[in-house]
Amino acid sequence: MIGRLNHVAIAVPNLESAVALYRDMLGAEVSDSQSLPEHGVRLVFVDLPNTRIELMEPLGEKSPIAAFLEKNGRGGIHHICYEVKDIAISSAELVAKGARVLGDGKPRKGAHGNPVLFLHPADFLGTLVELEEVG
Ligand SMILES: CC[C@@H](C(=O)O)C(=O)SCCNC(=O)CCNC(=O)[C@H](O)C(C)(C)COP(=O)(O)OP(=O)(O)OC[C@H]1O[C@@H](n2cnc3c(N)ncnc32)[C@H](O)[C@@H]1OP(=O)(O)O
Ligand SMILES: [Co+2]
Repeated sequence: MIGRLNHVAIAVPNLESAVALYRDMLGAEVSDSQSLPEHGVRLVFVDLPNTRIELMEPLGEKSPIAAFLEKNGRGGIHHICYEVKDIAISSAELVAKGARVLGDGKPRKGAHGNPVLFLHPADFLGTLVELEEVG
């Protein structure tokens, strides 16, 4: 079912400082920022040869990143995203095996315009897992 590691996401209190760290300190290529109010995040992607890092700052009061930062003040790894060929089939298979899909269970459009969904951290070793359909 899961394929390539699409990205590792890091929650940050301040996106500009995180960009400076990755661009100036680590010499990485960093995308322009995107604001995605429907996900409660403002983010950039750090493009690496084999995957991406998604740096996310909270956007709005209901942001899941704000809740995460309340517990983990300095930020930290927030989720990992694996690619799947067909998110509807993967979701149905996972639910049939007892995994919990977060929210209303329906895939939503992610930062790359592909359908994404999230699986409950308690079912995956304490790690928030995102699936992204990449055909
Ligand atoms: C930009 C779009 C997209 C992309 O294209 O890449 C994105 O990545 S958007 C990223 C932001 N969106 C999301 O994170 C959506 C999914 N997240 C959620 O639904 C919630 O954040 C959550 C995972 C259900 C947690 O909600 P919260 O309100 O924080 O609930 P609790 O505080 O009760 O936490 C329950 C339980 O889960 C643990 N937890 C919370 N967040 C994480 C996390 N990121 N990683 C691991 N564990 C997490 C939390 O500690 C609680 O554990 P217990 O205390 O043991 O119950
Ligand atoms: Co993500």
